Amino acid sequence: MRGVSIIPIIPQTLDMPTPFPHLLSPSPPSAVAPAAVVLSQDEQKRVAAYRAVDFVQSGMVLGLGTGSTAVHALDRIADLLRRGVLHDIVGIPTSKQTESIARALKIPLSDLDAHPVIDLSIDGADEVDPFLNLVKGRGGSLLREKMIEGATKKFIVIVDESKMVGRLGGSGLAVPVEIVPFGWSYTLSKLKALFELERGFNAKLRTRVEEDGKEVPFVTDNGNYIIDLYFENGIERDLGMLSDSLLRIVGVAEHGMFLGMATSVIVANKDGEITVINK
Ligand SMILES: O=C[C@H](O)[C@H](O)[C@H](O)COP(=O)(O)O
Repeated sequence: MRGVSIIPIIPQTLDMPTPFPHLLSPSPPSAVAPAAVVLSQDEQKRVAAYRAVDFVQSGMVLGLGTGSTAVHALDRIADLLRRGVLHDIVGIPTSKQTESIARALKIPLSDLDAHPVIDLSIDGADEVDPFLNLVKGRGGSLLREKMIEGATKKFIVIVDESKMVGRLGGSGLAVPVEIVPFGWSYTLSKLKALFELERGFNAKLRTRVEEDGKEVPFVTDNGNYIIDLYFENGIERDLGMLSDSLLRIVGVAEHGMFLGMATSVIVANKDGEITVINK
């Protein structure tokens, strides 16, 4: 792996109150080997998130990520603020959802206009490749995330081990592209044309089903739509060139490939082991 360093951390070395104290307890003397602890996916997310919050210092401006992993970081930051371990934190939320969770947790908030330079951002990801490139936006927040995390001095990505892929798109799940609603099917046809020679490629407008059963387009916090791209074998082209081609399509607001943006990725696995991969 070029350009990244990997630091595995076993749970016993964490100098923080662990979310799973049973991982740290010395084994009682016994002839019977203790049953191995297997963390659920959500527990892995929490372990990674708590480790990332170790990097937060009082006085920092923080980019607050979106999703089921980032929410554990919000909980932890709020807890440390409540206990006075951290103070003078300003959070910049990457979505309306994160804004409302952080508000409920009493994390002081501001925005990118007031804080164009962010000390540290902590966020989850949908996929991480061996070069720390990411796919983000399956929750629909890619544009605000990319703006805020692009304005950050240090961007820590927190994931459970299921998010690690050999190449972006390799999970077979969506690589999102945010587009303006005007002429969306025209933009969809342009996106399809970009990949027309790609075997196993598909692109679809993201929809959601309303309470009355009606299917409507999914609308982002920015009032935009999302086209989800699917690659049977992952993205086999040069990612930088693909990024340029996507952004050249009029109607595309942003795509969910975060290339070269992460400074560190913290991965937790089902055994509670944490690996920190630095750029
Ligand atoms: O739009 C959503 C964001 O990019 C999330 O960071 C990403 O989808 C990962 O979410 P989760 O932690 O829920 O898997």
